[in-house]
Amino acid sequence: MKIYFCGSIRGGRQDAEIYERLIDKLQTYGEVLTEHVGSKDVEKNEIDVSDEYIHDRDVRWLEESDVVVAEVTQTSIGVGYEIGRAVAMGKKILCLYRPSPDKRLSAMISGAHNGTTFVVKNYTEEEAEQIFKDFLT
Ligand SMILES: O=c1[nH]c(=O)n([C@H]2C[C@H](O)[C@@H](COP(=O)(O)O)O2)cc1CO
Repeated sequence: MKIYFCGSIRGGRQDAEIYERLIDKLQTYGEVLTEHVGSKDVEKNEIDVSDEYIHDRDVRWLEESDVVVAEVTQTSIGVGYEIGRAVAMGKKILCLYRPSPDKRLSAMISGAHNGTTFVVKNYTEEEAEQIFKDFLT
């Protein structure tokens, strides 16, 4: 299974360690195409490539993916864009959100939940393993 993981980069890296741990868990189900999203060096590593390269590579990976998993707690316009493109491609999408009063989830994500192809879950990290099992198997 090819998994496209979305997480904030230029939107803010405060949850980067959580992304890394989620990616580790996802790798037990298949190949995570966007492993770099969990790397603490991502901005250093992506500095040598153009924004156009990043965009085109990521849209190609999105097309290739079987499933999209997005950590949506930290608002990121890039993650929102990826989710929108994934919906248009008919991908199965899981959005994970850690409820917090100062990080309100956009209605354009929470309101898209349909329980099957677009699933939005409030979660704590301890619950992630079971959520992945339910969604990916
Ligand atoms: O350097 C990058 N590499 C990259 O793969 N992305 C993609 C993957 C992430 O899921 C998403 C993050 O978007 P943003 O940078 O707007 O927070 O965009 C985004 C950037 C920087 O915008």
